[in-house]
Amino acid sequence: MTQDVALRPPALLVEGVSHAFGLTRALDGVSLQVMAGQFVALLGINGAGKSTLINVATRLYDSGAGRVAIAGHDLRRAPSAALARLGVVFQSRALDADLTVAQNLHYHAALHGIGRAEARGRIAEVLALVDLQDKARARVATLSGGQVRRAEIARALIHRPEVMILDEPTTGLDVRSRAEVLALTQRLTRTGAVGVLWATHLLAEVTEADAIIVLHQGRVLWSGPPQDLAREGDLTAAFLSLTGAQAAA
Ligand SMILES: Nc1ncnc2c1ncn2[C@@H]1O[C@H](COP(=O)(O)OP(=O)(O)OP(=O)(O)O)[C@@H](O)[C@H]1O
Repeated sequence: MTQDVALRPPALLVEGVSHAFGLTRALDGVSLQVMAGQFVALLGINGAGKSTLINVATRLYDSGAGRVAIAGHDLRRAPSAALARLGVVFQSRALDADLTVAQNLHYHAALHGIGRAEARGRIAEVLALVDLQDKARARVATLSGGQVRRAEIARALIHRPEVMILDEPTTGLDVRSRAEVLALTQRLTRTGAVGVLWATHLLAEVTEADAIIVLHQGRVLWSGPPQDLAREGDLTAAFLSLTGAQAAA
């Protein structure tokens, strides 16, 4: 690390962001931040506003109200600089199933302007990070659901982003693959190079987070470390009492 983490701007800064679909207020003055090296869980039930927030933070939507900055670069004023430092794993699939893992990664490296020789080194690097070194030549269609997710995380890391946003990345995975994807993503933050915002409705995925942000009906209801949310030891009860909602454990 060339710069002390404490001196760096937040990897992701969201300030007063609001967004509406017609009369539906999907986000209402949402503020949060993710520092380099942090694993932050964005916890909310279906419809809480998680995907809308991610779509604003990745500039798919321009909310107009509020501000997003990535590693100090304002998303509206300097979108190229901001997006160059952001890696995203969307809910929908981002890899071509007919191509090999390496072919997919070469394609995405090229999209980021990374030359072929440099890309070869980067691909080896990111596949090692997600523990898929032996799958570089496998067609994506032949991978398990968990391996596909890991390959998508590798894709999101190819340009060495300073923040990664993952939208419910364990959807559709079995218990073991869920745990693997969660553990490897948490491991990524430990180098201090990248901060992670992990959107989920699953309480089981937030217990090891550095911070939890509870989003409900478009607002941040609570934020802090997991142990503060569940002082008495029961995270589910604490979450239900905050939101009055039904949650999956
Ligand atoms: N394209 C859209 N058009 C109209 N309303 C939308 C649209 N996208 C989201 N909404 C509404 O905005 C609110 C927030 O939805 P959003 O998808 O952001 O929540 P979420 O927390 O990501 O939920 P899920 O876990 O189901 O993905 C909901 O009331 C939803 O119905």
